[in-house]
Amino acid sequence: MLKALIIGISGQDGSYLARHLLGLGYHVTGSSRNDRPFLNLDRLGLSDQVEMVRLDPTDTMAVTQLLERVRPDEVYALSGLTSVARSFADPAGAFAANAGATSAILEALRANRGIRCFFAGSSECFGDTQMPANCDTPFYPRSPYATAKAFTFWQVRTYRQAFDMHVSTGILFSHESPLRGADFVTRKIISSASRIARGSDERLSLGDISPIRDWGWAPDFVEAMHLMLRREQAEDFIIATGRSAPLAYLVERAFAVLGLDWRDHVDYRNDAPPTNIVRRSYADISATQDRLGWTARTDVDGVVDRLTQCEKAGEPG
Ligand SMILES: Nc1nc2c(ncn2[C@@H]2O[C@H](COP(=O)(O)OP(=O)(O)O[C@H]3O[C@H](CO)[C@@H](O)[C@H](O)[C@@H]3O)[C@@H](O)[C@H]2O)c(=O)[nH]1
Repeated sequence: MLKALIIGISGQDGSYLARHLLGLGYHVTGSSRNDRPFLNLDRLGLSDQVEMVRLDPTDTMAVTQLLERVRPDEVYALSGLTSVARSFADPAGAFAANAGATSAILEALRANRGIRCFFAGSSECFGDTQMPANCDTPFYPRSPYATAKAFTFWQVRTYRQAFDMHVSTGILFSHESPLRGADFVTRKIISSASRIARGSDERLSLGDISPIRDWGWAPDFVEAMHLMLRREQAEDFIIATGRSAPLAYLVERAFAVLGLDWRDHVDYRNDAPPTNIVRRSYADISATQDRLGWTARTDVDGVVDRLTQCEKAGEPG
């Protein structure tokens, strides 16, 4: 039986990845850095199928000891601070949780050779894309979060080349689900539109709805993470749908599928966009399709439809 260790199992991606790997017959150990209950795993009905441990992923010694005890075949490094907005509020914390954890995990892996590891990268590293971005597109990070993720990407490449380790980064574009935190924009929009459809007279206040993102479905994306570790050669890949759309499109569709006209319920203004956000994010998925053999099944339309259905049915995705 193959063994996987998911560092940061309590988040959206960790929980769906645990479900995917358990379905493939893996033994799954998952870590979290705090004592908070594993609510997402509970929602997926998986809490009693996963061995849970507490771990500070920035502590090299603690990670090393956990690897020695669990002896996983595969490690998925998914912990960290994942909100761009929150990284502006706590830049040092964002660097420690993302770059610090990457450094510690890579060092622990260097002392435990033969274990493959996936690291979660971010499309935010590219900044505004002029052309659809691939893994050779230069980075232009625009937030403390993106800067920390840029460090992660290059540190993983450095270890792969210097020490011949099977470590790689999936550069993840936006990926959504009902397990997303309530402060992420898709959850804000779908939750509000659903309440309005049920009779609430609230207004949804959004500000600038012109930024363009490639919106995917998190349960699809975790399958790509797993495929990356099953390859003989470690390589970085873009994980995205290949279709980008403005936030305005997502808003319009979210209200339309509920039979509402978004213009009756949403306050926005595109004339004073914040200077610190990435405006255009496009992905080049050709290498992912050709060499990884993975294509997203759900694009922005499916994301909105599925989020709306899950919200209505109270399902976890
Ligand atoms: N108008 C408006 N836009 C918003 C709001 N909140 C967020 N946005 C915009 O909506 C987009 C997505 O924002 P979030 O859902 O907050 O996600 P994020 O923290 O920016 O980044 C997510 O995606 C990245 C990949 O693009 C991931 O790397 C990151 O971890 C995270 O999952 C961004 O363009 C952001 O500026 C809001 O209240 N109003």
